[in-house]
Amino acid sequence: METDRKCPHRAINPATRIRTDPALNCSCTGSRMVGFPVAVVLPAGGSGERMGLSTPKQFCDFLDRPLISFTIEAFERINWIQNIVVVVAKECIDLMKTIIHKYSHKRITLVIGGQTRHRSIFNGLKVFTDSQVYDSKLTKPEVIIIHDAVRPFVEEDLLLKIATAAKDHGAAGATRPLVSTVIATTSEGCLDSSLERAKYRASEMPQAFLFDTIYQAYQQCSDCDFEYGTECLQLVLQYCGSKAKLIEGPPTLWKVKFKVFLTSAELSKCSVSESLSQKACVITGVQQDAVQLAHCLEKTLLTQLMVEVISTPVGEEVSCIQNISSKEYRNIIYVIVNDTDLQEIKQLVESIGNTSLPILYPVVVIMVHLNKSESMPFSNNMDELGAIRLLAKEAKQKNILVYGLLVNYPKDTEKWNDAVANVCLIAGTLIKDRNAVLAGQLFVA
Ligand SMILES: Nc1ccn([C@@H]2O[C@H](COP(=O)(O)OP(=O)(O)OP(=O)(O)O)[C@@H](O)[C@H]2O)c(=O)n1
Ligand SMILES: O=C(CO)[C@H](O)[C@H](O)COP(=O)(O)O
Repeated sequence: METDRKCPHRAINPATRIRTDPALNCSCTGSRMVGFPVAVVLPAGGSGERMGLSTPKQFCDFLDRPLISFTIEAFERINWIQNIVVVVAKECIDLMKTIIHKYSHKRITLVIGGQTRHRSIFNGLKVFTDSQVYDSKLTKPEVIIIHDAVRPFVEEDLLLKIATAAKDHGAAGATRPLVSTVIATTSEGCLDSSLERAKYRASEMPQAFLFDTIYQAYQQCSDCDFEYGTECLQLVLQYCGSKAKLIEGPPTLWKVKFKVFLTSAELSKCSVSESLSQKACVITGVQQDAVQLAHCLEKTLLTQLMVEVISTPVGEEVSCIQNISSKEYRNIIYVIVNDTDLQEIKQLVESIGNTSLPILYPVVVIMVHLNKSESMPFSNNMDELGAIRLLAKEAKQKNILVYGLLVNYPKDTEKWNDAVANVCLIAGTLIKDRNAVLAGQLFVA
């Protein structure tokens, strides 16, 4: 694992190229320094009236996980964000604690929300300043990011731009172009004027502020601001004279407001699934036929996704699991020859279940069985088919989807190539679809 030369006790996250040096009280991105401490407040204390559901939208399921867990994950991935303050209504504290525990979220401080969004955000900020109200006061950051808990698709690049702009300008926020024409009406319900659309933008989140600036703004806020205000950038302009820098964000920044947005969020799972399906590893023992099939699969699958073959001699399974876990492989093709004993695959599933891999997203394990014997395996013993089902059922509880894929060894090359192509087609589809209903099924290539 690569380490940071200036900060050798910390590894560089290969995905984000970011390292944090708490001793210097600064955060670094690749070779760039983010020379100031940053934290985030996620207001999640609303009831989601516009959704019309009994469950507040931030706790609604999306991809089998509460929406808020995705938003938290987006910040958790970023090493330079030191604390994640989540503000929730008093009656939801236990639910939130369960979510944090279930999905192993880290660096979270829970704070009780207020009657309005602004009151909740202010409560979240106070955890950095008020040791009387909170048991443990967090170290005050120089820049604080505020992001709605119901906007799960926020990327690190944008957060970095917004945080840096806030440091320079006192405040910064993401915008999007207006999607509709906006008109002003007269009191008689007639057209008064039409907005010149190019001049206006939709204000979105994330936003970031110099901590002291937004804190002072909230201290001066009127009851009317607290009750009806919807714009933090306006507060710092009005009370501190800070003109926020505006940065156009991607279309994925949208917030869940109405039920239909959850459907759109569900649609976005295509893009989540897509990123989960981008790489796979093929595990074999050292048996020649298995290794050969693995390399054929690698060659064919490489046209669709990144593939690595890992040939594991008996006794080296532990390092194999470490390899899978450190490279975050959530698609595993396990090749066996002739053997219908499920012991090894059981062990593999158990070891994966002990890693953090399946906590946030399902892991797909495809057992490819290369049959070189004359008879069909499993044919004399239906119990073995039942054993695959049972194994898959247990694995599903750990968020691991196990499938069986049988390939009979043909005598001639042409048929062999067809069989390999079929294995790749079926494996590729299972990886892409991540269909939990099909877990435990035995496919024949
Ligand atoms: N008292 C409140 C109200 C809102 N929020 C949070 O602020 C974010 C954005 O607000 P909004 O979309 O208005 O959420 P709700 O108030 O829950 O929705 P609605 O306006 O439909 O009631 C949400 O993550 C919401 O949970 C909050 O922390 N405390
Ligand atoms: O994006 C925002 C601008 O600060 C906030 O989410 C604000 O709460 C928007 O409210 P609404 O959902 O009514 O547009």
